[in-house]
Amino acid sequence: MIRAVGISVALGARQPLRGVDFDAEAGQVTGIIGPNGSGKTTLLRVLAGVQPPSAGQVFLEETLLSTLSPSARARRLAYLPQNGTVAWPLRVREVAALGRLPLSPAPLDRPTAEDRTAIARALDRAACTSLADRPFPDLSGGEKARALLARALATEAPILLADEPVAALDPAHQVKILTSLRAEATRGGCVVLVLHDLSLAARFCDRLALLTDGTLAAAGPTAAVLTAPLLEAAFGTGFHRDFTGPVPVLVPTHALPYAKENPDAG
Ligand SMILES: Nc1ncnc2c1ncn2[C@@H]1O[C@H](COP(=O)(O)OP(=O)(O)OP(=O)(O)O)[C@@H](O)[C@H]1O
Repeated sequence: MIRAVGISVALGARQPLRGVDFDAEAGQVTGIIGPNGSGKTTLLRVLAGVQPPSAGQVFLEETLLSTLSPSARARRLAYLPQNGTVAWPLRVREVAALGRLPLSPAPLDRPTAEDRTAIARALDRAACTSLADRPFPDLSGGEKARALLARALATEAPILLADEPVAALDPAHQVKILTSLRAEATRGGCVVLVLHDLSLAARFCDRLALLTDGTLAAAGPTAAVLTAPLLEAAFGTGFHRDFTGPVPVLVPTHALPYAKENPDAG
């Protein structure tokens, strides 16, 4: 549904992505994982059309993303950036309503019946219904993250690109929100998530792309990417890996001697 071919990005003297291919299908949750600075956010920004690549192309089905107008693009994909914010002192329900702007002329002042339904549904799916009348600036970090997810979900775009959507959430809300995003995929959505928590990636993603140093180290079904050799090489740490219990467990154990930026290692 969304496909990127040969993506490179140059930012000043740095090249955060070099020749990366990526694709994600409808009906699946696709995770992007990798160490800090490996290019995950940059790739998501390219997929969202907010970071032009210096080489390569992004396609939505057969349409070149760069040929779509911003509003056409916004109807096709919703993008939830990392550390997003809202400039005005809106209530959470109004923040969610902003997600309707690509589809509706005045979703805050004159919401249509369709807007109301989509906003209520998005608030529920982002676990925000009880926050709906709270002013956004008053919320905690995790509550703000959920409100911004509600805004993205309210678009009801077929593709959702979310950068670390659960990083600020408590464990119960992490599971709740990722279950909700899985349900988006089950309903036919194409969900792409940047995740740091590999246990959650193992549990909720169908496929993964593993980035290291701006290149694609591996891509494929989740279990095929979360192997000890690939993870050790990418992250420079050992992992305790148990996929036999009720939920997969994948936690770092100890930095490996050859790990970069590990001055204490032999
Ligand atoms: N505007 C910029 N100018 C120069 N370098 C940049 C810019 N934005 C990002 N970079 C660099 O590009 C590289 C990739 O950054 P990116 O944010 O994509 O990494 P990431 O994998 O999402 O990292 P993290 O896990 O820390 O969020 C980093 O080395 C970063 O310093």
